[in-house]
Amino acid sequence: MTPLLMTRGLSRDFGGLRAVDGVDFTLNQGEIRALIGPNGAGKTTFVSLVCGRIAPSAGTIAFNGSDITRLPAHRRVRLGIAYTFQITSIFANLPVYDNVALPVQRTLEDGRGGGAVRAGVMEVLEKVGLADRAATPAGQLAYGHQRLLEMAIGLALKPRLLILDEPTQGLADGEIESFIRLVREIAREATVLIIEHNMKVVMELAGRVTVMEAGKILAEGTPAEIRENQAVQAAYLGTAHG
Ligand SMILES: Nc1ncnc2c1ncn2[C@@H]1O[C@H](COP(=O)(O)OP(=O)(O)OP(=O)(O)O)[C@@H](O)[C@H]1O
Repeated sequence: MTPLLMTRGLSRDFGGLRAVDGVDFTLNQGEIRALIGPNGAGKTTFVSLVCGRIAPSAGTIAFNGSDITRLPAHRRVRLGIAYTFQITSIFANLPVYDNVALPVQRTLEDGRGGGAVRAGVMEVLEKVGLADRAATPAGQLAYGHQRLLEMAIGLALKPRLLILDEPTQGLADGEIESFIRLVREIAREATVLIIEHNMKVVMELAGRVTVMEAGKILAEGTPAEIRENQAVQAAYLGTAHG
């Protein structure tokens, strides 16, 4: 089976700092994979390379067997790579509906009318549980609901790979439970790569876990294997962990 995502020797320098250092990473279709590691390990830089927000200093990225290393971000979105936008990119003055309608329109072929947009928007809002707030200005949503809107915007792109960067940060315990259910449902249709600091979420959700430290992959395995891994424990003890 061709992996959905494969990186070889992927690296990124910032001045003298090699933030991502020769990463060979493979993600298969249908997985929920957690990416963990101490602060500054290179997790956000790694996923930014995958979605094309930044360019690599060395190495290659293949998506579903095609080399995408030099493709601009918007072309990767069209291939099905979605990276959840930070809340700062939500249009606070626009209703929830409009925030989702923009990405839905991008996935529809030209000339498809408002009916298709409306159906696409409402399908996504129902999935994340925001359908009854479609008319609410996004900026008036509670924090947890804004995080759900962020997920909705990602889902509206109908991704094959959904990349979530610390999605549960700032959520209350009850909201985290519904988030876990939502990701499981999403994973029936899309592969999920999730950067997550909350170990409970990692243990419940991920099929496999990849651990990064100082730009490299330190370990990979099932949640249980990773929990028992001595090198992983040492990495977390040695660095402040947020
Ligand atoms: N645009 C940038 N310019 C300079 N250095 C950067 C830049 N982005 C990241 N870095 C550095 O690269 C290293 C990796 O950062 P990155 O944000 O990828 O780590 P992370 O694992 O996502 O950390 P966290 O868990 O704190 O979000 C850090 O030392 C960081 O300071």
